[in-house]
Amino acid sequence: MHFNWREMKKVVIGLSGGVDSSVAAYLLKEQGYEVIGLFMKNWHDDSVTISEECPWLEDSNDALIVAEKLGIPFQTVDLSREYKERIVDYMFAEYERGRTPNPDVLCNREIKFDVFLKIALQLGADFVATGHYCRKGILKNSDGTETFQLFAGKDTNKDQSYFLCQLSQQQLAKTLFPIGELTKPEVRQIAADNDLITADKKDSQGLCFIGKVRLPDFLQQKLKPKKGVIVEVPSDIARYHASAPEFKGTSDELAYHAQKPLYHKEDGRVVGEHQGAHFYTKGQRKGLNVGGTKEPLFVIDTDVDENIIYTGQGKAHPGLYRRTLFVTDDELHWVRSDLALRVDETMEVMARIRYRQPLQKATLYKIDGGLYVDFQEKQSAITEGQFVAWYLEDELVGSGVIS
Ligand SMILES: Nc1ncnc2c1ncn2[C@@H]1O[C@H](COP(=O)(O)OP(=O)(O)OP(=O)(O)O)[C@@H](O)[C@H]1O
Repeated sequence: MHFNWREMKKVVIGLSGGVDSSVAAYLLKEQGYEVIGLFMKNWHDDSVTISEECPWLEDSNDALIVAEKLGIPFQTVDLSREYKERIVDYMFAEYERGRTPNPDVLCNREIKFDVFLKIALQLGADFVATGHYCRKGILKNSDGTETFQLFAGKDTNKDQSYFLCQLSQQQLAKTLFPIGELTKPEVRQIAADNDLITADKKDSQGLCFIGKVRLPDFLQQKLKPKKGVIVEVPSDIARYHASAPEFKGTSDELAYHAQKPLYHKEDGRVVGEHQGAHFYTKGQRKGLNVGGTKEPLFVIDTDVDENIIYTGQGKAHPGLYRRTLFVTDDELHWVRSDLALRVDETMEVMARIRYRQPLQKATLYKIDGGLYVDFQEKQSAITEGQFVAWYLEDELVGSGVIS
């Protein structure tokens, strides 16, 4: 193959020291791009006390070895300050409010496809690339402009489009996903065939910053323990609260959904004590330490103002299930800005409320102030602070924070 160096496009690839980005870098080189590997360090050694458990040193070393093997330049950037400001502080603030944030989605929007992207552009790059399992499409518009699309990865088992659900048209315009058409076994095979040392490396945990650290340990560094009670709510009371009025998109309904708290202490009986409602998440079973119930207890709601955890017995407890959720306008995002609904418009979509959840049939209703997602089937543990993402077939078109 011969390439005219003048036409060679420059790509900065986020090299994490894992197999996916190693193979992405290899493929870009094969395709004739000028490739630069960039490893970002997200932790400052003294910014949090858990850093010795973060394997960043080993990972950056693996990234370096891969870059050398591929014969591409390699650099490390320290983004720990930005990471602390934009992700870690936000995490604590959200937990403090009783919400459960998703650091992976945020890390993509705020770090990889923002700070990192800007550094790449300063290095003269035309694109940034990552080893995410997803695909990018380009629609040519009649006025000569382009609309960018985000598709699920071909390997449905590994599809990571959900983590990219907050990307904008501007970010997508500058992005490449070289492994989106491949399956994980194919990626590992390519790595092995090319003697990349990451070929057999274990997949990372998903939580991009926590590494091997347990979430409760992380939270306890900043959030103060605060004793409160655990209340068990009987099924019939939860059933009453959890059954929203039939959906018509009216303001009455909005008021119904906005009511907080959903439960009161008198709705059930006190069955135990906890060390802070902000450490708990809807749907959580572990860490309640309440014995003596016939079936295990699950968190059905938390009230951080009153510091009360509401629970119900068993996975089928009606307090765990709801059909609709709401996203406020300021936390509503359309990857396909050209498809954004206007007030009173609706859209039939497939949606998910967590990574790897099979896509569910749902209808979007745009009202003044926000958007309802009304699922055909009741959903388990719809959790405030998490992201809902919606798709048209395998194209992710929008997302929002569950409020
Ligand atoms: N520390 C990092 N430095 C640079 N890029 C990174 C870093 N961490 C992740 N990335 C980029 O984001 C992509 C997705 O990250 P994620 O943590 O989900 O890893 P992954 O799917 O296990 O991929 P990999 O096998 O490449 O680690 C990576 O493929 C890589 O391109």
